Amino acid sequence: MPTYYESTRNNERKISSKQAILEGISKGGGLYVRPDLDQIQLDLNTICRQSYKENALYILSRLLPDYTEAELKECIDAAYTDNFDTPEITPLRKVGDIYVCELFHGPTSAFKDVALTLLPQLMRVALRSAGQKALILTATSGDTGKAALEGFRDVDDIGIVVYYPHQKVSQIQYRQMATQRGSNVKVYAVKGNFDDAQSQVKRLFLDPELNQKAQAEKIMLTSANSINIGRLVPQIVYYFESYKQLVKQNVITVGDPISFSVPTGNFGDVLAGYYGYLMGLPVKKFYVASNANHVLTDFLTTGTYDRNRPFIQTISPSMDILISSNLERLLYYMSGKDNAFVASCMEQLKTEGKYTIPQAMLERIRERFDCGYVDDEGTKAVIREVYEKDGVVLDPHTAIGYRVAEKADRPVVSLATASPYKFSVDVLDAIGKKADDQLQAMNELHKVWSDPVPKGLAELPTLPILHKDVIEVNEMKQSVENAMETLFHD
Ligand SMILES: N[C@@H](CCOP(=O)(O)O)C(=O)O
Repeated sequence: MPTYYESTRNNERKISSKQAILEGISKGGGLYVRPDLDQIQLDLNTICRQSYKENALYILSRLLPDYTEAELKECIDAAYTDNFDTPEITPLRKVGDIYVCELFHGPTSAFKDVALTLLPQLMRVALRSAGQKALILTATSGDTGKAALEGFRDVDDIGIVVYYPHQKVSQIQYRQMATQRGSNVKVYAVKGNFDDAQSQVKRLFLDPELNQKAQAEKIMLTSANSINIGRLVPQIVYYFESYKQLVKQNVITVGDPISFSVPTGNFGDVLAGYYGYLMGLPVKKFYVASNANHVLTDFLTTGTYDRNRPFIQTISPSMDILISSNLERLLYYMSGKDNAFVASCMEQLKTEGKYTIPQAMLERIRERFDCGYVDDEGTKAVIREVYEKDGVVLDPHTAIGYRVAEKADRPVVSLATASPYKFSVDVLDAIGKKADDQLQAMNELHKVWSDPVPKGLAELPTLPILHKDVIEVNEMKQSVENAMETLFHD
């Protein structure tokens, strides 16, 4: 078996990319990484000549080399031929002097679609080789859940269970998940916040009893969160695509550095950009943009990651996160692939809720990463300003990235992670208009914003609620057992 991936916390076991995607997380709790990432160098001239799908193939074939070219082509075609409402997949829009990369043109109107239209295909092909079934457990703070449900819906031999924090997602995000159709899907509201759900899902992956039951049924328990390397790899593509589009628009010439501002909670999106940088993308700085839960801003400023603080519910709920899972992968690369160091930080995070990295490592990180955060009032102010000045409507997450991008050298690309229609009430409020009901608010917003309401959102008011279960964190294990029994049988 080819061996490309190891755990961030232990380098004794090396596995193929198909196996890493099927497992999602390592048995010791670490995340899968490629130690030789910086030795894979991509040719920018080739990137700038190729289409989105060709670039996806170029990048995926280097990072997932045990997939054949034919397998990858089949996966990429299935993901990107009909699912996006623009041939560019992730177009750039100039707003003021900042280039906004729109990542919300997929089926569920969030950036997660870029990876979650492709991961189910990659998983299907890997399962075919392994002769197994898979049960996907996904924790969501709002966007990942719907994108994963839509991507994995009715895929043969795969079941999916999604856990979202009860009453802590936007009304539209809730409705997107609660109305989900499909014979292999299950959705639960969990009493707690996203971190409670994500931590419990991680524990369940390591639960011996659950794994024994799963093995007996030839089911692999795996993840559609960005802890799964199969989620991150497709996201690298749009960083190169943004670069290509800036070259095409004569904003830069090949080789010039650019910066990116990325609104993030789980650190997956910005890490995908950093992977691109390690593979040869000229990036001056990544700006890590946070909301009032600014655990990442504090870490990047002080070197101490400390989740011991109040969890704040904001108008950018997808970023309401205090445990940023993918930071673990950055620590792995920034520590010189020191598995023991990463394992010790993660142990301290588990037991004390915090850890501190050495000053020298912080300085290395700060050479490539800057940061900033914006609270709810500040977020609304950006939405209002950009609307009044440029006539463009941003969603709250994108607005946070935009504000942080303002401090970057130009050219800077700011990632637009969701359609403003997903957060219509707060967006309308920001631009001085009122609507109490999110569904009605979409139509109100369309009166002032020319971009059409995405089809998947427009139909929400007419769809029946199919998933009503609200459970405690300690009932999640039982829900997985139920899913193993019900989702794979007629
Ligand atoms: N922001 C996410 C939280 C899960 O993060 P992911 O990186 O694992 O997708 C969401 O919207 O659910």
